[in-house]
Amino acid sequence: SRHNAKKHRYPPGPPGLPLLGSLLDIPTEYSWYTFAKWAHEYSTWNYVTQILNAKEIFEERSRIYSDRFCSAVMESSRNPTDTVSAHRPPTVMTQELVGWHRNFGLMTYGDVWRQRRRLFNQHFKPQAIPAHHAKLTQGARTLTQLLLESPKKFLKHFHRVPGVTILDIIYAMDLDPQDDTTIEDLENAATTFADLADAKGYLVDLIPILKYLPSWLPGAGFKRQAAKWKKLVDRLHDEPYHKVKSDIMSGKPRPCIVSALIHDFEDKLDSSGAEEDILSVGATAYTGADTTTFALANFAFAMLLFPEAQQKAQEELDRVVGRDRLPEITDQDSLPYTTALIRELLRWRPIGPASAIHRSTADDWYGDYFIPAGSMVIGNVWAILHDEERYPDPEAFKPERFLTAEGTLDPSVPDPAQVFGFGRRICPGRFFAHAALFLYISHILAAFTIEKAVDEMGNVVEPTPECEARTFWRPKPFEASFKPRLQGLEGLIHTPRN
Ligand code: HEM
Repeated sequence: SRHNAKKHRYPPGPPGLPLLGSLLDIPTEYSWYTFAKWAHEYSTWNYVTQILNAKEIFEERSRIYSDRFCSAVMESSRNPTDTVSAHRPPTVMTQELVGWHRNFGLMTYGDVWRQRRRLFNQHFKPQAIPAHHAKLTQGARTLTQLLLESPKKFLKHFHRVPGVTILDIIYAMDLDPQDDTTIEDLENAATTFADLADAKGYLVDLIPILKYLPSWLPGAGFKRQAAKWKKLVDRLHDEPYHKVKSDIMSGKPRPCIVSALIHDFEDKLDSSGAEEDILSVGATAYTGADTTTFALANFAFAMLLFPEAQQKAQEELDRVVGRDRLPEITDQDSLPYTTALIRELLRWRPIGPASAIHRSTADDWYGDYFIPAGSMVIGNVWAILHDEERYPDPEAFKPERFLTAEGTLDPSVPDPAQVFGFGRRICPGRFFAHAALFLYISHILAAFTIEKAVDEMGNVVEPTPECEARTFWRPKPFEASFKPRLQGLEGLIHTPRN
């Protein structure tokens, strides 16, 4: 209603309804397939929108397209450049009621976000990553040990080990991945993030006044649920931080990212929200890293479907690393096939196929089309990474597509970088994620062959192609067998490293 439709020509799309527009046309599952279909049906948005515009819109016009689709109430007052806060679609449930407004990944584009992202980058920029190699390698060894001991619980290990590893890096928490009591609350808190993103939506997001309903009223179940989750989310933010702080106060600081940040602020810790900034950076890093878990599940699933790719990677690992030690980060440059396999994994099953939604903060024009401030702008990662022209036969899993005939990485084939999002909001954990995925996946490939499970009757259990398909692309729970392939594996896991 703010804009005269005749004067402003909107980009073409489904006809929609008065007031609601195309809201009801957006599917809750596999939305990226529908967006790609629309791109073809409304042909001006075709290929150009998916490939070129992503760069032009999110990077070249990043000043306008870097906001998040999030609550007006929490942050707008701290973002003077935002001209449309009043029209911000609220995510009351996630942000206000459950407390995820503290996560800077969901925050309004502005000074507070900028400060937190800057603090995060100090510890996750490319030059900072070697400082994390030792703990990541230890994590990969622990994962190998757990897969050897209890292979049937592989999905749990894929969740637990990256989580324990990053908690150690952020807070110097020395957790036993087998001890459920110490980490379950933190994991459950992080899981509410993915669950809320995958949820079909809450009425309170459409009618914010419902947040004032008393919790005991019938129909206010969302408030009881939110209160339970909020406790977990607040604990995730507060407890590990205060433990690090009290260790510092008692003269026993342990090296980790949060203690380094506290040290940087010294006596200014209580001023200008510095403490809340550090709390946010710590907890956001932990939840961001949950995506590694989904990538590992997609990897095991791919190995069941494409055993020839697994075999080629194992041949390369045997040739380069040998069979009498486990891989190290320094092996990476000599393992182009394994590197290509990880690229193909991220391309074939991008973890966030419709990426995270950006929101525009000023009116803009794209050619003749008007994009009003406050628009939801979705980069269809799936469509980009499954584009036939860039990646022929896109549903096939072919690490070779990233290699030259001589077997080296082919610089002319585009890296599937869009899996990490776009512009100023691009994933700042991507350099860490690359190192982590290389170490976890090269260890698993070197130590085990992943095969389809066999049931008690001797029948092969076929993996179901179903996946959780709302926000994240992660397979539904499935079975697989992990067969050790190196002699004396246990000894290799515990061999001291130089
Ligand atoms: C394979 C692993 C990963 C994938 C595919 C991934 C993907 C993404 C995507 C798509 C976004 C949204 C980008 C956008 O809005 O355009 C994002 C944001 C973010 N990721 Fe990652 N991520 C991964 C791993 C990690 C790790 C390991 C960390 C932490 C160490 C991390 C921390 C973050 C943070 C803090 C943000 C919010 C950035 C902001 O809003 O400014 N991610 N990630």
